[in-house]
This record gives sequence, structure tokens and C-alpha cells, in this order.
Amino acid sequence: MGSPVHRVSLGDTWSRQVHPDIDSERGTPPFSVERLTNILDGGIQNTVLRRKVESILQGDPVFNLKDHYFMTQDEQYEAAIQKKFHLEILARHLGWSEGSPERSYAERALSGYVNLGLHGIAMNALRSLGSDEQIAKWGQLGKNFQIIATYAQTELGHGTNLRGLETEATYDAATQEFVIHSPTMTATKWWPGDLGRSVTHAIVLAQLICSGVQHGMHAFIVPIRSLEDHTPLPGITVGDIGPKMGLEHIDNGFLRLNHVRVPRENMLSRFAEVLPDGSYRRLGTTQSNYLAMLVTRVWLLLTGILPYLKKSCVIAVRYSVIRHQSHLRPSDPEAKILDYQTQQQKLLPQLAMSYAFHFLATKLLEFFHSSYNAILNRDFSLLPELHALSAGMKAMISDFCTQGAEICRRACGGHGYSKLSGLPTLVTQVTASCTYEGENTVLYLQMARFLMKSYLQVQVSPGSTPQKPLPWSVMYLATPGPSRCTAQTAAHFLCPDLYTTAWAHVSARLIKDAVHHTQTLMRSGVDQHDAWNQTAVIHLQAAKAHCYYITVRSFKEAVEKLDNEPAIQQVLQRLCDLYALHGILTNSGDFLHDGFLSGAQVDMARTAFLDLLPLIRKDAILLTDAFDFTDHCLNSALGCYDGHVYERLFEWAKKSPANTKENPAYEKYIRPLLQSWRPKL
Ligand SMILES: CCCCCCCCCC(=O)SCCNC(=O)CCNC(=O)[C@H](O)C(C)(C)COP(=O)(O)OP(=O)(O)OC[C@H]1O[C@@H](n2cnc3c(N)ncnc32)[C@H](O)[C@@H]1OP(=O)(O)O
Ligand SMILES: Cc1cc2nc3c(=O)[nH]c(=O)nc-3n(C[C@H](O)[C@H](O)[C@H](O)COP(=O)(O)OP(=O)(O)OC[C@H]3O[C@@H](n4cnc5c(N)ncnc54)[C@H](O)[C@@H]3O)c2cc1C
Repeated sequence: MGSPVHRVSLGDTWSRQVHPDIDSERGTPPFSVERLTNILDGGIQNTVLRRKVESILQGDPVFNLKDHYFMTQDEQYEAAIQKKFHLEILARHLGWSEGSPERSYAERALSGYVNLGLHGIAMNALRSLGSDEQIAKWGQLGKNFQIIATYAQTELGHGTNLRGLETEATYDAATQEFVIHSPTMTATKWWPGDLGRSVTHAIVLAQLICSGVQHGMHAFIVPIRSLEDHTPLPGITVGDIGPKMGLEHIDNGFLRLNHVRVPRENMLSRFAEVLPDGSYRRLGTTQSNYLAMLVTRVWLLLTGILPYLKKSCVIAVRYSVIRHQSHLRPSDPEAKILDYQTQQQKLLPQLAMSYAFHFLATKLLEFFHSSYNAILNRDFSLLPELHALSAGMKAMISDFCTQGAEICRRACGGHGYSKLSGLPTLVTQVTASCTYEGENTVLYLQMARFLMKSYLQVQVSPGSTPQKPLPWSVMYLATPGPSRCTAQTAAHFLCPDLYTTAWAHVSARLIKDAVHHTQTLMRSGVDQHDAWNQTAVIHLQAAKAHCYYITVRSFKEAVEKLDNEPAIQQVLQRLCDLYALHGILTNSGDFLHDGFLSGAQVDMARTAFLDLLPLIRKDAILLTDAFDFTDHCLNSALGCYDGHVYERLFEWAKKSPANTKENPAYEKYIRPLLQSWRPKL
């Protein structure tokens, strides 16, 4: 167990004692929660370091989050900037270097409460797309916050279709400058984070034009605000895009450029360069300048998307053992709502998914680290698979995390609708991730395109090994499994090989179906692009099944590696089973379609699923504790470690400005209205 001081951090009077309803859930743990935390952290030393960082932040009044939910948008923005810069100063003082684990732990603890996150994304873009000299120069300026940058790609008229971006960068050989220009209203950059009021520079993605020839999207470093007084520089129109669904602390902005000149050296030139005379040299592929997006997609999974689901699970599960409502049997006391099967069916698959995605994202990150340097050195052999996986996994993880966070919110009944629960903020924040860094449908279709190509590669040499080896993630397409599931009892569905094979079968069948539909249309004379569009829904379904299969497989493999931790292995095995079976049951039509599963087998899978619920339920609090989020970081009246939900909710509500300030509407409207009736009463 972590130290109670670390967990019970809010310092409220009642927090010194843990509520008996949650305390009893932690009574005799069948596995070491602490050890599971270490595994999730990637080692005990990481847990120790993370907690040290969190303790430092919790002790600092600038990082206090208590009034957050009562702040206006403007106040949230200012508080987020204050925290960001305070963190920066603290990090320098403590020697937490850029990219150090301490920095990422600090970001984890303060996620959702600091802004200028796009500065990090812009710096990653610089490191991916810049030459060594450019990285040395601009990286140093960025590191010291001598400049503050954003990544400005999306325009009012185009976000997905990058070839449709209208911002122009026209090379002027006479002055050796690029003229960056927004030729139309729809060319206005729209959405970049921190652009509205904060940044001094933008990495602007624009169509490069040299000697009248267009060369596609390239990245340019463009100063936009004065480093003296922060006013927009000549030719720049910049501002905030207005209120959004959430993320109030971030100033997403617009940017219009009117023939703004930047030196030739400001084009990021790892993969392409423009020589002084205006001749263009491509050093990579046409998609090389998309690398910055790929990097961000992978990075976001573990740090920017999954934590929203994990936190939602912690809050909803903890609340569900404190909340009593109605009776399981008339003579019993009121039941904890987590004891209702339907509540378990809502929350436990979300918990299982949090673990599944944790291991998946970790594996993807490992793959990314092992291929990124090769890509930077212009070996693009692993890029298609990395692109497909990062696109598909980003789409799946953000989709499911968004659905899951909302399920958790609704599972908390009325209190889940209160911002003080923390859940509405988590839901609106994670919802944004379905759109930013690539709209999810579009990203799934990128995965589908890769699957179609891989499938066709197998078909070239059916039965034999393909001439070009298949990438690891699609290797299963070359080795068809059984056409019928062999399960004869519910218990058989608790066999990881059985359900992994089932998922492989469904995924492979859907991919095959999608390709055959496309090919049939093409054979009937439909043009290739129309055929793709007319089968896109089927391809989308195939891509989703493939992503699910990969997740099941990576979870299974992660659990297998825990042989020396039998107790933890057992509890994670149950989560893995639940994740796989939940997917089978919610997509049962796909498994029944070709008779791979019979109706009777679906019933068996359902029995296995339902039998798992009470087993996981008894460990649910421990499994959420293992994520080791501090109360400070959760900032939830419902989700604190000590379980004192009602006291905290009441205490926090009393602090609302609505209760501490005079009601201006009373004098203006309520009183006159009430008094207008008085003579008649
Ligand atoms: C707390 C808050 C924190 C907030 C942080 C938020 C940060 C948000 C920052 C942003 O949102 S920045 C803006 C992000 N924008 C996007 O992600 C735009 C999405 N669009 C795309 O990624 C591409 O345009 C898209 C892949 C959809 C299509 O591009 P194309 O039309 O040029 O590609 P096409 O589909 O024709 O594919 C051509 C080839 O390129 C390949 N390709 C596409 N993208 C690639 C890529 N990234 N890397 C490698 N290859 C790629 C693709 O697989 C294919 O290979 P094959 O020809 O071999 O089949
Ligand atoms: C909170 C937030 C922060 C952001 N931050 C940044 C940032 O810092 N920098 C930046 O540059 N951008 C940023 N963006 C922009 C974001 O990256 C884009 O909004 C995103 O890439 C989607 O593009 P779009 O808005 O053009 O959507 P569209 O592409 O117009 O999508 C609209 C609909 O059309 C469908 N569609 C589009 N194309 C296709 C297709 N080819 N096939 C099938 N369906 C299609 C989509 O599936 C979707 O249903 C941010 C956005 C948000 C919401």
C-alpha cells in the first residue's frame, strides 16, 4: 500500500479516517496493490520517483486545485498559465530536465490544469521535421521558454485533408525568404492550442511553392507576436476562437497571415529543402512531413487520453461502494450500488479496458521507440505499419475512453452530473481527443487501407509465405485459424487462446469481406475511389475489429509475462477475459454471421462474462487504487481515497460563489417581482 499521506492528500478534517464502506473493500487484498502499481509504472523506482514529484506538487499552494470548478474561463486560463510557469521554475530549481521522468510525472499530476501543451507538441514537430542545426537553434530557445510555440496546421476550411490546406509559402529567391500567406478566408488557421492569447511563434504548415510549382505541405517557423510586448507582428491577425465544449483553460486560436516573410532557414528541412536559387530537394517521402502527427498520436495515448478513463473508473468505482440505494433483498440493509449486477456490467468493463489499453499503449510506445530513429535517418520501412497502428489505436482508444468516461459519469447518478464529481470535466476533455490529432473515422480508415494492402499481399501467394514478410500486427492474416469455435462450456471461454483466436477469426473475415466487396465493385466497372467510398463502412468495421484483436492479443501477452507474480497474474487474467468477452458480446452478430460461434456458444460466453463480474467486483477498489492517482490529481468530491463523499460534496458546494456572494438578481428582479404582488396578497 502507498503511504496514507500520499493517498489522503486533501487535508479535510474527516479525511484522517477512511470510511468503513471503502475500508472494508481494502481489508484482505488477495494481491499486492503496491506491486501492481509498480508494474503499471514500469518498475518500483518509477513509483518512488512519481510519488516524490506528486508530494512536491501537492505541498505547493500554487498547484492547489480546490477552487477550480468555480472559476470563469478567464480565471481558468490564467491559473493554467500560472501553474505552467511555476512548474517550469520549480523544475529548473530541482534539476528536472526537459523530457525527464520527473517532468512527465508532474504533467500527469497536473494534467487538465496547465496549458501551453502545444509548446511540447511544436518542439516534438521540430525534432521530427527539423535539421540538426534547426533543432539546436530553436530547440534551445524553446527549452528555455525564450519563445513559446504552437503547431498550426488545421484551417477553417480543412483539417483532415492536408493536401487541401490553402496557406501558401512561396519562395522568393531574390531575398531568400518565404512569403507565408492566407489567400482566402478558409485558409485561416483555426484551432491550434495556446495560439489565441499566448504563443510567440507558430510552426505553420503550408503548401510550399517554388518557381510556381507546388510541393505539398511543409512546416515553417513563423514569429507571430513581439518578444518585447507580445503584440501581433506586422501581417499577423491572431485571436481566440471563442467558447468550446470544454478545455476552457486553453486558448485555441485563429491566425491569418498577410504576406509574412520568414528567412529560408525557417523551413524545417529534415525531409526536404529549398536551395538558395529556389530548387527543391526532397529527402524523404511525400508523407514525411506528417511525422509530427504520428509522434503526437503515440505520445498522447498514455499521457493525454487513457488517464481520463482511468480517473473516471477510480471515481465511479469508489463512489459505487459508498453509495447505498435500494435493497438486494427486502430484509437486507440498503445495498452498495456496486453490488448490483447492472452496475458491475457498466463499470467493470471500463476498468478492464483501462488495463487493456495500458498494456496496448505501452507496447505501441515500445514499437515507436524502436523505429523512430530509423525513420529520422530516412529508413521508412517500418513507417506504414507504425502509421496504421498509431492511427487505428488512437481512434479506438479515444473512442472507447470517451464512451467509458460517460458511462462512469452516468453510473454515478445525479452526483455524476455535478462538476464537483470531476466527471463532467473528464468527459468533455476526453471527447476532444476523438477529433484532435486526426478525426477518428478518418484514422480508422487509414488503418483499413493498410489492412487491405496487407490482405492483398497475402493473396498474391496464398498458402505460401508472402515474398515480402508481413508486418507483425497483420501476420495472422497469413495463417487462417479454425472456422468454428471449439468451446463447449462457459469455462472454455476463459481460455485466452480461444478468445484471441475468435477475435483473429472475426477480424480476418471482416477484412476479407471488405476487400472482396471493394474488388467486386471494381470488377463490375466501378472506379477504384468510388468502390472504396461505397465500402468504407465495411472497411471501418474491419479496422475496428482488427484494433480490438490487437488489444486482446497484447493484453494476453502482457499477462503471460507475469508468471512470477501469480496473484497479480490471476486478477489481470480476469480483466483480460472480461475485456475480450465484453467485446464478443457487444459484437456478437459478427461472430454469429458465418457460424464461427453458435447461439449456444454466445450464451456460454455470456455466462462466463457474468460469472467474472462478482470475481472482479471484490477486487474493484484495489484495482482502481493501483492506478495510484492522488486525491489532488483526481479533484473529485466523489472519488477521494477516504470515501467521505457526502461531507466533501457538501463542503465544496458551500464554497460556491453562488453561496458566498450576494445575489445580484434579487435586488434587480426577484424582489421587484415579489413586491409587485404584495398589495394583492
Ligand atoms: C490537454 C489537451 C492537449 C491537447 C493536445 C491536442 C493536440 C492536437 C493537435 C492537432 O490536432 S494538430 C492537427 C492534426 N491533424 C491531423 O491529424 C490531420 C489528420 N489527417 C491526416 O493525418 C492525413 O491527412 C490523412 C492520413 C488522413 C490523409 O492524408 P493523405 O490524403 O495525404 O493520405 P492518403 O490517405 O492519400 O494516403 C497516402 C499514403 O500516405 C500514407 N500516410 C498517411 N499519413 C501518414 C503518416 N502520418 N505517416 C506515414 N504515412 C502516412 C497512407 O498510409 C498512404 O499510404 P499508401 O499509399 O502506401 O497506402
Ligand atoms: C480541442 C481541439 C484542439 C485542437 N488542436 C489543434 C492544434 O493544436 N493544431 C491544429 O493544427 N489543429 C488542432 N485541432 C484541429 C483538429 O486536428 C481537427 O479538427 C481534426 O484533425 C479534424 O479535422 P476537421 O475539423 O477538418 O474535421 P473534418 O475532416 O471536417 O471532419 C468532419 C466529418 O467529416 C468526416 N470526414 C472528413 N474527411 C473524410 C474522409 N476522407 N472520409 C470519410 N469521412 C471524412 C469525418 O469523419 C467527420 O465526421 C484541434 C481540434 C480540437 C477539437
